[in-house]
Amino acid sequence: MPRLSPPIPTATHSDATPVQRYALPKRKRSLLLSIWPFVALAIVQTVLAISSLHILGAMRAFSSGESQWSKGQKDATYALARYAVSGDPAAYDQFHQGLHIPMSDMRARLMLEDQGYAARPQAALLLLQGHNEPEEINALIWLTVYFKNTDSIGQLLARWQDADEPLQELQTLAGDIYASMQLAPPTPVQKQSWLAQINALQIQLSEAERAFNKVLGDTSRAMNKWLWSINIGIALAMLSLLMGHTWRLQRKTARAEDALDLVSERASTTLAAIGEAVITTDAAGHVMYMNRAAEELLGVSLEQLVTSELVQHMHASPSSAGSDKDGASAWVQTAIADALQGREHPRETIFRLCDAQHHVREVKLAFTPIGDDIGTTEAVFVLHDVSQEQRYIRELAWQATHDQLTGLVNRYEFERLLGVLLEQTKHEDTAPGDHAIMYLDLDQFKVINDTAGHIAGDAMLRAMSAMLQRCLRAGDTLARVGGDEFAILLKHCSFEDAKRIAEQIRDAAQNVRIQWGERSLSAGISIGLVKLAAPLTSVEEVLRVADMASYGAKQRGRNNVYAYDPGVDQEIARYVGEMEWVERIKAALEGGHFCLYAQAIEALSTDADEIAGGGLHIEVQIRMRLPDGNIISPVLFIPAAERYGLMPMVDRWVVKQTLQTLAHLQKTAQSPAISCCAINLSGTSLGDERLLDFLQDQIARHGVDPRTLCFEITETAAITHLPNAIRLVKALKALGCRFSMDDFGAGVSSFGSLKNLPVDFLKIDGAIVADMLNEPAHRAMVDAINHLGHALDMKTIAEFASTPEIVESLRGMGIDYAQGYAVGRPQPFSNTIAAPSSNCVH
Ligand SMILES: Nc1nc2c(ncn2[C@@H]2O[C@H](COP(=O)(O)OP(=O)(O)OP(=O)(O)O)[C@@H](O)[C@H]2O)c(=O)[nH]1
Repeated sequence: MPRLSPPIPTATHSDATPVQRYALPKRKRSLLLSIWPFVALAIVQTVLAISSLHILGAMRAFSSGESQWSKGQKDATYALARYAVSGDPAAYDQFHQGLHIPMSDMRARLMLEDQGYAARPQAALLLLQGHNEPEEINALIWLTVYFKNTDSIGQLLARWQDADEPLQELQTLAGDIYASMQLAPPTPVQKQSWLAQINALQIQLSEAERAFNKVLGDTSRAMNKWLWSINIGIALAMLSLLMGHTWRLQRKTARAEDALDLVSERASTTLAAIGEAVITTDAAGHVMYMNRAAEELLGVSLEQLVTSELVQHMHASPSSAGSDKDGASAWVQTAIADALQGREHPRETIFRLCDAQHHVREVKLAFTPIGDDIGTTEAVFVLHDVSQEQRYIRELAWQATHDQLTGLVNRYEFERLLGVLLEQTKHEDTAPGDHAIMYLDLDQFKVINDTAGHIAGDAMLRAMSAMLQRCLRAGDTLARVGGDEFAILLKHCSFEDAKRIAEQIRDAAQNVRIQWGERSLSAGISIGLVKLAAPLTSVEEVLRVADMASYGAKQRGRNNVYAYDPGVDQEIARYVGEMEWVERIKAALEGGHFCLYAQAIEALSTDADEIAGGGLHIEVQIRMRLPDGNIISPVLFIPAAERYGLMPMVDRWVVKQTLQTLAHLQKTAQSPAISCCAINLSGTSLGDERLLDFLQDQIARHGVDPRTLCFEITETAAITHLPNAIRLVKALKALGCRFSMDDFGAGVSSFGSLKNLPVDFLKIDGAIVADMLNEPAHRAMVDAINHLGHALDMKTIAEFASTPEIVESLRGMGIDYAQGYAVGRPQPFSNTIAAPSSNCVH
């Protein structure tokens, strides 16, 4: 069966553009251009026909006038002959009555010849007396006046004039006979003479009449012939014009048909080739045409579908989002109905189409009514398979709102959801504190990354997110909001329940282990829990406080839950205040508001004193000087500096300032000499590969004896940045610098790392030392670290030696050095060593 051609779309009334509307007069003009020759010919023909009728009428008037003229003249001649024989006065009257007809005609003609059309009224009266038909008189006058100079009418009038003289002679003769009759009765001879004269005049008049009739006949025939020729000529012209026009029209039509066929074929080929499914229906929604793509999409052929209702084949999938089972069918039905009634209708929709074989695809359905001024006559439906695009859109939408690694909601989406909740809380009658938010940060996650690699780190993040999901209630939102940071939104959850969930999570985190080669990796989790209550109203505030709460959990020794109720808790304010510290640190670095303090480290044995170099052994510490002159402890701002990445800058300032001061001291040989000056290097600085270059450059630049320098690094920082730390330690030790392992015993205490880091001093963490006299376990730890250090050929330093008892106890245990209030409080660097200038830079 041949494929049905698609209907050629026609512009609807509503769709007619101004350009299309403007085209209408053009069409009219072209119509006029093509028919004007016909119109002109028709006008000529009409004028000709009217003139012909007029001329023919006038000729007929001449003919019938001539017959009246002839009758009158003959009556007059016979009446005069009778009078001449009988002398009967009645015959004489009849003569006059008869003669009056041709004489009236003659007088009328003479007037018209003389005066032209101006003599029309009198001439008409005379012609009426000449017994001419009243309705033919005008034609007679018209022809006489306007055509007298033409050949045929000129001849006709000339023959008429020929009769003028015999007529006048007849009248004169009649007068003579009458006069003679009055005098004496005529003799037979006289009568014979009169009759002979009358007869002769009659012959002349008959001659003139015959000649007139001949000319009239000739003229009529010539006129007829001429009119025939003209009419036939015009008819022929019209015929040839018509033929030419019809031929042109046929050619034009043929060309248009060819073009139409071409367009139609192109349209069919295009429609068959394009990916979009195109279906045309009549105004009632019955299928008229559909292309191959439409057949494939609906799973039926055109033959099966043609003339059936399209709505019967547009099945929306029941799972279609936002559409009921017959959503698409209803849409099509409504679209057609609306179009028919001239109502506006949304011309596009996306739905899940279920084809005849129950394959479901997402399609975009567009609709265009086709119609004329009266209304819609057809409708074109275009279906485009947008499954792939929709999938991409969904994927993109998912990617925009989710974290790739864990599949959890990302920070952006979490913030949005939190914003929505906060907004709802403002408007709804939700009791404050009905919701809570948790901020979770894995502990020492960097260590996993650095020691087992990022892939292991990723596996840990996934394992943690799976654990978190298991711990949550339905409806809670879990998000990964940063590298090793998660957030949970607990809706409609009392703070007590939230605390319970947080504790469960913390416990469960301890059981999360991933096997990585030989190693079993685990990580603790620090949880900040915040009750969503006044004055926390904005997303930024809530997240900042939650972040701080998790920081608070870290400060409590990690693997902790820090629950913050804004109405009750005050401590978090300290963490929130850290942000302010960041600004102050930056300002201090730029404005020179930092200064150096130094705390003495005392050798507890002469042996140790010698090792330290015999001079002063100090640790340089940084302080901040506030505008009001108050000196701020580093405890307050170092955590903020560490957390917000400012430590490398702070460390460099300390190094530079210390070396500058030491250089000055060494040059001026002020006493007491500093034999060992400890400078702290933070974890972030240790991770900075350019730090070594900086230190070497500064030592060289200031000409400080490297043997007087001791760099303090923490165990955690060293382990986190182990390769860099080993490189740094080895390079600087080669120069003569020494190293201390700071806060030993507080962190991960991976004793194995000590073997790789050949430090000179082990600084026992102050927290263990501070209560060692009351805590036997701590004392044992101090003892153990001391033995470990000595076993590794290191000297030990105990921090927080706050009382003389502790110092004595440390001395008794064989600790090499003590540092703390009992030994000496931190002093401005200048006071300690009587430096020439203050170490505070203003
Ligand atoms: N494997 C892995 N690591 C990541 C990813 N994103 C960030 N990180 C790392 O996660 C670590 C986060 O470290 P921090 O939270 O700053 O520090 P931490 O070691 O967890 O220490 P604390 O938080 O102070 O307990 C950094 O080393 C990042 O490089 C990731 O997608 N995969």
